[in-house]
Amino acid sequence: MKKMVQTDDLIFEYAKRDEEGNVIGNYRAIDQVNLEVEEGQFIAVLGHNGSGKSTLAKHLNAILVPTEGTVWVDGTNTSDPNELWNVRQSAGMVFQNPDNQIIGTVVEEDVGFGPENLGVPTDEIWKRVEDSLKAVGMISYRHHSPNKLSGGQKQRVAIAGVIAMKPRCIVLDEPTAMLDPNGRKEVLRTVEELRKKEKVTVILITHYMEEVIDADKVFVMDHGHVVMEGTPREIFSQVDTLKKYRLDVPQVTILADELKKRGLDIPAGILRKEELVEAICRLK
Ligand SMILES: Nc1ncnc2c1ncn2[C@@H]1O[C@H](COP(=O)(O)OP(=O)(O)OP(=O)(O)O)[C@@H](O)[C@H]1O
Repeated sequence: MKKMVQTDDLIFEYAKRDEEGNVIGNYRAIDQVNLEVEEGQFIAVLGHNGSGKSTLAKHLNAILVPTEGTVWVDGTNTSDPNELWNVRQSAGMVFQNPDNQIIGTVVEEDVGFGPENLGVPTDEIWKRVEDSLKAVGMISYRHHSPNKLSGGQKQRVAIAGVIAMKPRCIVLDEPTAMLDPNGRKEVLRTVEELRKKEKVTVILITHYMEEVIDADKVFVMDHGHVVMEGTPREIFSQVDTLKKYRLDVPQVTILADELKKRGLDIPAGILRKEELVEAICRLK
């Protein structure tokens, strides 16, 4: 299968500054990270605050370029300044705060900005706006002002704006962090639909473990390193390690783990409460 994203021994250092702004050294936020993401995969990057997730995300559409190592997006080296446009078109970014991403005063106008900047012909822009708003379930709000939308709805409009540019890959950097539980569900459902219908590669950066259950593969970061890598079930079965990396392990996974430690025949890496109920009902 084709590689959509690859990082080879990626290192990134921020300049450390004193109070007057003088550079007094470097801070290594990403240390030797190797990732491989295949076309069409849903990849999740989990990590506690400050573990380096956003710094990594910013490398995927060349907002940052490596201090050392290489990042490839759809076969293009992101450090090549001549390829900036191609990299940004291949990997669309959705950020934490929808208010910083929406610039239009009407929903459909906002979604059209991206393709317009890409020089897409007008008829095609309108088609893309319509298709993208349908894909995120916001078509009935096309003439609304974004100001009046809920956080989850705004974030779906921001996602529509990214899809309208037809990226090969979407990187979502904590897209639910500022949303209430309903907004979080809306956005996650939207991401899931996109993955199924639009067949776009999805990289979801989050610190909520519940959000990674459906991923094909999960990377856990800590202090700039990838410290765990595997399927959600492989990751969720290592409860003590997850706690060590200060992740909030879902209650159902902790409960299943405690029961297993007490000697009950419960499988490792329980992801959902239905699975735990099934496992308990099967006990003799
Ligand atoms: N512009 C910057 N200058 C200097 N240090 C920075 C800068 N941005 C981030 N850092 C530091 O780099 C480290 C990684 O930050 P990053 O934002 O990538 O982590 P994160 O896992 O995304 O955290 P969060 O969940 O809080 O967004 C942190 O220690 C942070 O303080």
